[in-house]
Amino acid sequence: MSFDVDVRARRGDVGVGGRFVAGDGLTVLVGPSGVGKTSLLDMIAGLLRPAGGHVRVGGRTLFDGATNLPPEQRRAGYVFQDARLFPHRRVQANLLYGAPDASRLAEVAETLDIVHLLRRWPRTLSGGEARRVAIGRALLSDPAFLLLDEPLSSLDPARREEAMRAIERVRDTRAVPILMVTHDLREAERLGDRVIAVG
Ligand SMILES: Nc1ncnc2c1ncn2[C@@H]1O[C@H](COP(=O)(O)OP(=O)(O)OP(=O)(O)O)[C@@H](O)[C@H]1O
Repeated sequence: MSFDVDVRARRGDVGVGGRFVAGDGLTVLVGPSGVGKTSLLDMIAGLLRPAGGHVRVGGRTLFDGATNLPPEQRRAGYVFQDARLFPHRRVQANLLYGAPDASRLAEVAETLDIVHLLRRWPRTLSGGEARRVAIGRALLSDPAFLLLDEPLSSLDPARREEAMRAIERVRDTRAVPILMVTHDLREAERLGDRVIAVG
């Protein structure tokens, strides 16, 4: 099983959490705004501590009553809702940040169609380009799994299509399990090997 998750936590006055198991490939979590999808990803990545439950990915326990691995040991490739690129590094340096093997740069840049952007500064990128660079950076960090938080939101239709194709290529060419959050059902059905409702 790629993901075996059962977690809960409090955020302010609301309880958040979720319980699901999912196999290989791309799993989509759908649910309305504010239901706790980002919080769920944060608990899987180790950024938010659950009050209880467990997180197992690829058979490895990341969190349970006895274990609470720090984020760097979980090896999540987390692409946040905003791309969060380093503004003072060019695209290539962003991609190689935390990459153990720089020789994969060309291949990953090709997959995501960002070869022509390598010398650019993040502030000159469109929203869709920045998302693709953020996905590339996550892939190059040699992740055990990918977490994509609404990677297509606020993109215009053309950029959205480019980003969807890039995600499809990653899904179809990499062995890493992917967990992606969206609230767009059409997107979910096109990209997901399975769709799980949260909340
Ligand atoms: N730091 C925080 N302190 C208090 N409440 C928070 C905090 N972060 C999130 N929340 C609340 O927790 C709930 C879940 O937030 P979360 O961002 O996980 O939802 P979401 O499903 O990802 O939403 P969206 O689709 O709008 O991004 C919301 O009600 C939110 O207001």
